[in-house]
Amino acid sequence: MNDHKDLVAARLLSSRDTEVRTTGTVDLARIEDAVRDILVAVGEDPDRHGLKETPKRVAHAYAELFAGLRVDPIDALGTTFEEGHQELVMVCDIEVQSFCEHHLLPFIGKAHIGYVPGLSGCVAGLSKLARLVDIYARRPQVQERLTTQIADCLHAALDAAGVIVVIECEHTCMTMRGIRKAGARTITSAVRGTLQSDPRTRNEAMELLRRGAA
Ligand SMILES: Nc1nc2c(ncn2[C@@H]2O[C@H](COP(=O)(O)OP(=O)(O)OP(=O)(O)O)[C@@H](O)[C@H]2O)c(=O)[nH]1
Ligand SMILES: [Zn+2]
Repeated sequence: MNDHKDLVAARLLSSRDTEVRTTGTVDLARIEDAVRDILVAVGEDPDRHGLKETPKRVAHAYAELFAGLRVDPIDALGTTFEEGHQELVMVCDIEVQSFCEHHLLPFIGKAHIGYVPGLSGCVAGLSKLARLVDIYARRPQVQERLTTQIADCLHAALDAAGVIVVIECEHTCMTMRGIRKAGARTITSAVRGTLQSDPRTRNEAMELLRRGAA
């Protein structure tokens, strides 16, 4: 690990329950076996023509959908610039595609991310914010933790003065099964630093968010 990564990891570890961990490799054969078992258990014939390749396809799909478990989010924010910019930066409507860890069903929606750079004026490449969303989203998740993790990582990696993350998603475990309430949206937020403590900056962020996410 380089010095910057060490520093960010230390800041993150001291923040609330955010993990900076990359784990193992994907055992494709094991997923294939499990998918065959599920097909048998629901009353299907995994050897019929249409399903023969399905366990393999699902294994590869899961490897892709949970790829965030094997990527260190700090690496996503590797490219930063000393711009001397100390005002709010906001990126709205970043697509979110994640999986609820309770049912392994997708939840999909938008993330809106804003931050005020720290004293160094260090800003992140804009695409890196979207990469950060993807890394945390491509794990078994709950929306609250996804929101918190993005906020804490951004706060630590940029040493930002303030951070706001708002995520709005539709959970298919609530729309396709169970209570089946199509259209119900869940909105979560995580606010750190000056965006929490300074009403003026916070109001500015909320106003931009209202306009940007309209
Ligand atoms: N807070 C939160 N809850 C979630 C999220 N994703 C799914 N859930 C909820 O997790 C809960 C799991 O509840 P359980 O009672 O254990 O599971 P269940 O019997 O399948 O629940 P129902 O969905 O009500 O049928 C459900 O209420 C889901 O709506 C999330 O991101 N955040
Ligand atoms: Zn669920």
